[in-house]
Amino acid sequence: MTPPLIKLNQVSKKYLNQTALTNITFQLTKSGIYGVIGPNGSGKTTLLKIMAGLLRSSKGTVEIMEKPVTRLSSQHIAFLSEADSLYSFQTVNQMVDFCHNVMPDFSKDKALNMIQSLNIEKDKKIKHLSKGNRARVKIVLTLSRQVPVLLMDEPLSGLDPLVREDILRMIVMNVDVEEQILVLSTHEVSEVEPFLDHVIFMKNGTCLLEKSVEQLREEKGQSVVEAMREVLS
Ligand SMILES: Nc1ncnc2c1ncn2[C@@H]1O[C@H](COP(=O)(O)OP(=O)(O)OP(=O)(O)O)[C@@H](O)[C@H]1O
Repeated sequence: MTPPLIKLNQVSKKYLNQTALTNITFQLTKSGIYGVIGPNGSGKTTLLKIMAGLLRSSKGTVEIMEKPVTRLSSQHIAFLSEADSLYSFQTVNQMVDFCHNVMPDFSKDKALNMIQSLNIEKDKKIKHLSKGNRARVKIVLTLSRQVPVLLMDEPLSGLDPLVREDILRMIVMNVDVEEQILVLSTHEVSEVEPFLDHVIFMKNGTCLLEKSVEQLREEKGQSVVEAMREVLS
């Protein structure tokens, strides 16, 4: 049997007296693209941060590539936060150089090629880019890491629909689906559906379903949107 790339066992998380996750158990064994889908407050960000080793669970265990996740796991994991996390005073080029200098797995060539193909001006300061291009640069920097696990929290947040579709295509084209696992969270399921291989449905801090899109179609004759309506209603 293939060992799981990501394994969660009975994971719960409480922030003071607010329960964010309850007994989450699943194993992500296959590479490909996973969508963590659920309404606002269902625990998507908390789940991704725990998988990235950025937050500690209150209970349960998390393993990435058969090793317990810790802050040091960032050498196997690229995490894209929903927050605006770029240094706005730097130019795009300087930001690429910075990533190259601090992350041994960062491919400068891949980053520069993507930036060129997106027609983003490398000498512009991040703060002078459009919102869409800032989001693209953030995603380029994540996709340029040659790591087995990519985690993206709401990568399309705050962008208009045309830009969103364009960015989704760019993400999918640049993930090595044979070698990498991409887990992205969203509450806008219909636009990501065509790109997903697997879904994880979240509601009120619990995982209601973890299945491949193919299984959903074969076993229940359902699209992701139909399954989501049934499971999350
Ligand atoms: N730092 C925090 N302190 C207290 N409660 C928190 C904190 N972060 C999240 N929560 C609570 O935990 C629950 C899950 O939040 P989380 O952000 O993980 O959900 P989400 O599905 O990502 O939401 P959204 O789609 O709105 O980003 C919510 O009830 C939220 O209010």
